[in-house]
Amino acid sequence: MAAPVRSVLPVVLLGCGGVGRHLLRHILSCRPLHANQGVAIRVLGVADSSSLLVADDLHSNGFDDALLADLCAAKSAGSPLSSLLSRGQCQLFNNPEARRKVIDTASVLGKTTGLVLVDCSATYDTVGMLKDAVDRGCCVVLANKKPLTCAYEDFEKLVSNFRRIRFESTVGAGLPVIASVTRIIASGDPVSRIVGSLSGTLGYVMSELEDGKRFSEVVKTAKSLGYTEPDPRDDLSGMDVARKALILARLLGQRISMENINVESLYPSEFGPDAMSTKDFLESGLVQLDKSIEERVKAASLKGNVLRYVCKIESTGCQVGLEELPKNSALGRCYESAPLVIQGAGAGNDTTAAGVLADILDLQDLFHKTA
Ligand SMILES: NC(=O)C1=CN([C@@H]2O[C@H](COP(=O)(O)OP(=O)(O)OC[C@H]3O[C@@H](n4cnc5c(N)ncnc54)[C@H](OP(=O)(O)O)[C@@H]3O)[C@@H](O)[C@H]2O)C=CC1
Ligand SMILES: N[C@@H](CC=O)C(=O)O
Repeated sequence: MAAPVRSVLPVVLLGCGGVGRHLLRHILSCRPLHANQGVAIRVLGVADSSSLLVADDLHSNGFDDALLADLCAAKSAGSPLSSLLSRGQCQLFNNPEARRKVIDTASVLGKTTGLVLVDCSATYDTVGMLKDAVDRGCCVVLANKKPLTCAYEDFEKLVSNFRRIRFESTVGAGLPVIASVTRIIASGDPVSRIVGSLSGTLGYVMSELEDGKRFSEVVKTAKSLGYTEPDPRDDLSGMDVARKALILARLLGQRISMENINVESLYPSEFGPDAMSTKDFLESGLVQLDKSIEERVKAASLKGNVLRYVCKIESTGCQVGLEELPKNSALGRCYESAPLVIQGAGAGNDTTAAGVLADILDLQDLFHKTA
């Protein structure tokens, strides 16, 4: 028998791509588990790049599970959110009204039931909505790294009520990286240095290259597995790792910005987003990088080494780039006698969505059952 409902968490989701849809599916499949724990997640709204589908009555149970399942199927098939309108129980707002509706929803629920605004988009555009939600006393959960890596003042605002924000999935997807660092900081232990291979994509790519596979093929496979950013150049340029480095550095108290991070890109600027589309890069640009990457892998291998894309955060500075490392050296073991080592799947829609779901549930004590 299900436990009495103790906490109800109303959720509005920004972004229903790979991660967002996995989150919705996890919410559905975990219903019995959550019911046993006395927790209920109510999805009141889902937004994509052009619109917001929101429940008619914000104090209702939100979308029913059948509608959520259909929403995932519709977005997977490339249909717009408007295709769900015929189901009733919801309204559609297109941008810019959609953004205003998110903020109105935060205003209403911030004063009543509370709200968790979950950002599974991959854009800077959400930062205004997130800050407004924080101002209205709402909780925020992020898989999207961009809001935490723009202006320092935005970061400061978002983390101003640290009990009401979770962003575990921004670094290491479902792995407990942020939680571990936060706990160490809270216990007064100084963190002198963080060293890691923080890109799931580049970890996968570098391992596959060791087996003699072609760079261009491996990057495309990483994309199809859901490891890469929507534009894989975000990973290959080192920018996605740099964002993780910036989040960790800011967490350690460094008041720094992206310009303070040394970033090594794996492709030259003529292959960048200003020069060609993602499609052209994947179809014709990527293959032109195969030879130079193969030479770097071979040069490392002749010395018994492998390539790893390494992120280093120290009080003296942050850098991210390719390094040659001994094949049998676990990152970290090289640097200290007994470092904290966190190892596992650091990317993938499934594990990221699981991390986001765990973050939402971690907020449950801030929410109580409503009548
Ligand atoms: N995959 C992984 O392993 C990990 C991913 N992440 C992060 O998760 C996030 C999502 O990644 P992923 O799901 O792969 O990305 P996708 O590109 O698959 O999905 C992005 C979603 O965001 C929507 N969107 C775009 N702009 C807005 C906006 N202004 N407001 C609301 N929604 C918007 C898109 O709309 P539309 O459908 O209309 O295009 C789409 O639904 C990224 O920030 C990524 O860095 C973090 C850790 C690991
Ligand atoms: N593209 C990222 C996804 C997680 O942040 C990665 O490869 O690590």
